[in-house]
Amino acid sequence: MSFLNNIKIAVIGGGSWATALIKILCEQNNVQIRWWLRNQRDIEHIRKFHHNPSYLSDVVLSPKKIKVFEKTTEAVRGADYVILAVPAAFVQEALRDLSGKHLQGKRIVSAIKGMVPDQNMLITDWISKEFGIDLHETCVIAGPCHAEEVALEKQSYLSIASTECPSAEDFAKLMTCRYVTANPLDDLYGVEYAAVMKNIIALACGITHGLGYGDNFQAVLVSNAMQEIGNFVTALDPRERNMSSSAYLGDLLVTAYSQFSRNRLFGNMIGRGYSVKAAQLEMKMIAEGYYATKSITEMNKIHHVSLPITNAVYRILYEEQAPGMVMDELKKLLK
Ligand SMILES: NC(=O)c1ccc[n+]([C@@H]2O[C@H](COP(=O)([O-])OP(=O)(O)OC[C@H]3O[C@@H](n4cnc5c(N)ncnc54)[C@H](O)[C@@H]3O)[C@@H](O)[C@H]2O)c1
Ligand SMILES: O=P(O)(O)OC[C@H](O)CO
Repeated sequence: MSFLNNIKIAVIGGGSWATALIKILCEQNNVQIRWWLRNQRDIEHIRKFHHNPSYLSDVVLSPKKIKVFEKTTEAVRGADYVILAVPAAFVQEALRDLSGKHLQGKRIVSAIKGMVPDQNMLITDWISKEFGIDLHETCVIAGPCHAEEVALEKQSYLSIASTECPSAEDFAKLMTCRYVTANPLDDLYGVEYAAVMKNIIALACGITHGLGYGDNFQAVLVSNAMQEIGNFVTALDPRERNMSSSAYLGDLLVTAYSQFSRNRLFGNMIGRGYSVKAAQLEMKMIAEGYYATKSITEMNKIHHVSLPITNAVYRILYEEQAPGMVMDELKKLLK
């Protein structure tokens, strides 16, 4: 396909998702990856041994297609696309050396399922405001997809969401390969908010599992969660959308049930009695839901949507209320 020729893609982030996305992109011919990582030791290791020593270390990183950079300003130079793949809590820090002039004319792709903390903004909105990028020039990578399964080349699906389908279509082609099917859709806000909220629900699933609740309870929790997510998304961006499609329901299901879910694991530790600090110290990976719980709770002070599951998780994580007692109250609200 001619549009794929010599596409330059900057990837910002050195974690498991950035590594998995690079693996997918490297399946294309004539794609050049310009990869920024924060950790100097990882940069040197990748240059020398073509593996990321810290995340998905089995994945082979083709030196013919990948150049690794210490500076974001270098990584984004000449790029057609810039993919953001750091946890939301670090996006401001990661992009601090960049200004509008570095990003103008490029398509900005958020692979982040989180919001900018303190500002409670979606990543695409923040990019648009901070760097003067038209929202139409942004898109998000969503859908039920864990980096670990991409590394194993297990069949996976991605949703590439933008304000209008055509701008997601080209990028979806770049993200499609033997083991990944990427589908475009035109619901930037709906998909981005749903991806943020499913992380909170995964925390709730983990907490209740840690407390000893079973599969019967979790099925009801997830069903109620779908309504909670749907109501919130509709309040913020009312329009018709098929919430049972994989960009929404699929993403919720994988994070709620998968052994690879970071948020579920984090919640599970809380349910088993870890403090928030202890759980964060024990996990090498980031559970976005921790930050999302605060952002969505603060936003909802204006929108007043009924969010019983989010409220329960907030009380446990931010008000240090006993998980057992909070979930005892929540269970009476579920149907
Ligand atoms: N891992 C997945 O399967 C997956 C799938 C879809 C979306 N995502 C999203 O991708 C984003 C990145 O998640 P991940 O899973 O790659 O994270 P991760 O937990 O695997 O990696 C953590 C990343 O955070 C960076 N980091 C840690 N402390 C930092 C700091 N102080 N400043 C700057 N960077 C710092 C690390 O260098 C590393 O790049 C998240 O928004 C996540 O929701 C992940
Ligand atoms: O399931 P988690 O908590 O690891 O989140 C990762 C992705 O969002 C899954 O699509």
